[in-house]
Amino acid sequence: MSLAVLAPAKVNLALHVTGQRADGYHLLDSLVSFAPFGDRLEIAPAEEISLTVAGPEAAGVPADARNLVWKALAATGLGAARMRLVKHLPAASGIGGGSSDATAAIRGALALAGLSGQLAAGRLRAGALDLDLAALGADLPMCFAPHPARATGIGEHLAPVTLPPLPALLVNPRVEVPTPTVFKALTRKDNPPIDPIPAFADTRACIAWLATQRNDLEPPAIAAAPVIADVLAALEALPGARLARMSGSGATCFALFETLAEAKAAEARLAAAHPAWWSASGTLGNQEEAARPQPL
Ligand SMILES: C[C@@](CO)(OP(=O)(O)O)[C@H](O)COP(=O)(O)OP(=O)(O)OC[C@H]1O[C@@H](n2ccc(N)nc2=O)[C@H](O)[C@@H]1O
Ligand SMILES: Nc1ncnc2c1ncn2[C@@H]1O[C@H](COP(=O)(O)OP(=O)(O)O)[C@@H](O)[C@H]1O
Repeated sequence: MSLAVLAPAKVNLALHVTGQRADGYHLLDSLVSFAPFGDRLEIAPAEEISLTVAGPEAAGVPADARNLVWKALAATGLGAARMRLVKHLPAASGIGGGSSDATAAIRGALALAGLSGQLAAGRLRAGALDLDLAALGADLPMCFAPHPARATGIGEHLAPVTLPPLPALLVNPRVEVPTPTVFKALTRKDNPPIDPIPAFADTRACIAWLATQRNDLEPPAIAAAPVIADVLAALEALPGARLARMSGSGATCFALFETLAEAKAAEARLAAAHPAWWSASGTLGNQEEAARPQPL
């Protein structure tokens, strides 16, 4: 049996850095949601692990044991598989491409084994499997079940959140920003947490509240890659854009709109003005159904 698994893009709607652990990892308070688009992983049982990488964003992505899908599958101990990864999301770009791919491999491996996993405090349990997902990557727990959530700790503590539909345009200026570089350049590590999350009447109210929250990694990311400031300015200038922010450690930024039609029109305008930049639009929200493994 072969399965196809969507690995949706992750968006940090807010990302506050609130402290640092003794091992150097930073404590976060982040509100995340997921896009209806992303990478696609095909997976089928095999005698040994193999991987091919294809798609418009495949350049530079390793097709061997360095790839997070390979590492994640091996870590599950659920057996070997033949995998084909179709990359649509730019690598090292703050939208969790590699992390989302890794969890797609794990969802696929679980489905092939006829298991369903339970996630708690960053650990995935399924049958005899007990795997520390957060140790594989801080973003893996949130990507395993891709629904809107508040993430604390280094990302391993997750609380589901109800959000209205959030039409979004994601833009990447094609500059890779390594996550460790951005965390190292952060000057203040004890910033205030996210405010208590209210119940939102509608999309407009949610965006207005998000505008009062922050991404604390924006200043150090802009210092490493000044073009990020240009992306934020270009997004803010688009008709209908209510808010522009960076996701994760960058360089991908997003704008939020009240309607998907506005986000799509903005994407066409931005792509015409900046043909070299990567962009994608869609409504952020719960992608758990879309991310479920499907027979090929
Ligand atoms: C910043 C975030 C926000 O969601 O997103 P991305 O920019 O990666 O999308 C994540 O915390 C990234 O998670 P992930 O990309 O899985 O990070 P990991 O592989 O675990 O760690 C890479 C490196 O980033 C730093 N790191 C990561 C997470 C964290 N909470 N504190 C850190 O200091 C460490 O230097 C670590 O060695
Ligand atoms: N499946 C994968 N997709 C993208 N990058 C990967 C993958 N596996 C390993 N990598 C490596 O991980 C690094 C960071 O990738 P990624 O997880 O996309 O970062 P971020 O979470 O910051 O967007 C890249 O430099 C890339 O070489």
